[in-house]
Amino acid sequence: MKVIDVRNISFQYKGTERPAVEQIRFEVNQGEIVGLLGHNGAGKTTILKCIAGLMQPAAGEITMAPAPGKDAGTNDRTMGISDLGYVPSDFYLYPLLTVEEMIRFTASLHRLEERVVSERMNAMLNAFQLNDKRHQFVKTLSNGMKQKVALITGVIHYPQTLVLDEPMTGYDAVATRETKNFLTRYANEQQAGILLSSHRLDVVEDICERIVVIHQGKAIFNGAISELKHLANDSKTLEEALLRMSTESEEVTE
Ligand SMILES: Nc1ncnc2c1ncn2[C@@H]1O[C@H](COP(=O)(O)OP(=O)(O)OP(=O)(O)O)[C@@H](O)[C@H]1O
Repeated sequence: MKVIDVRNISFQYKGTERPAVEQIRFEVNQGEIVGLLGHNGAGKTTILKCIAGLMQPAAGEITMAPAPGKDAGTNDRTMGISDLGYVPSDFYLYPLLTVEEMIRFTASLHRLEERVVSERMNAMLNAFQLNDKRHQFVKTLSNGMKQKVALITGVIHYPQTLVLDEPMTGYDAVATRETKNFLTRYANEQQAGILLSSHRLDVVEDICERIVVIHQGKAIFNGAISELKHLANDSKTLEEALLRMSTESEEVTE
């Protein structure tokens, strides 16, 4: 089952000369982790914001999986928003709350039972080695720790659809491994669909079944990493394949 169905969306920022994204279409299925790749300014964040319902595409439609017991909705704000977990790259956490207060505050917005929140929070704080930080003010955490807390707040309601913008920037090796393990397990156990944008190609290669490559606002590839490498003259690395693919796409456009 599709949890995100993006159908030919286009979006243009006010005062700009051309659309930031044009005629984008792809889907994310249950239990699948999909990577959204592309150079700086390609249009990844714009697409993720449209999916999160923060911006309305000028054309096209996005359908999201319904929250349990609700009808499927589109991104016109009728969707079961509580079934989406969205963590932007510029996430905001309240600096003067403790880690536990911050997580409980987010959970209260989803009206989760106290017992459920405690169970999930404890499990996630353990998974991210943040247990001893739970009573610390958010403002005293390192950037990497804050990023992990932001992920926990985005997932505390166990959404079936998780959208993450650059979730592992600046992570060390341990945090990267914890997050990779967490996301893989989450997608499997909850049968959730995860869409993440990332410049961390090593991470994408490890955990994404499929990638969508955006170049200058257009989707130039949607498929398995092995297929992309093959298409890009049997490139040895994902980086090489991406560079070749975007260069070729520019040559075609010219
Ligand atoms: N608020 C805005 N107003 C005008 N143009 C914008 C705005 N936000 C983004 N853009 C433009 O839209 C295009 C796509 O930007 P977007 O942030 O979606 O790219 P991205 O792929 O997420 O890049 P990065 O990897 O650097 O985060 C860029 O040309 C950018 O300059």
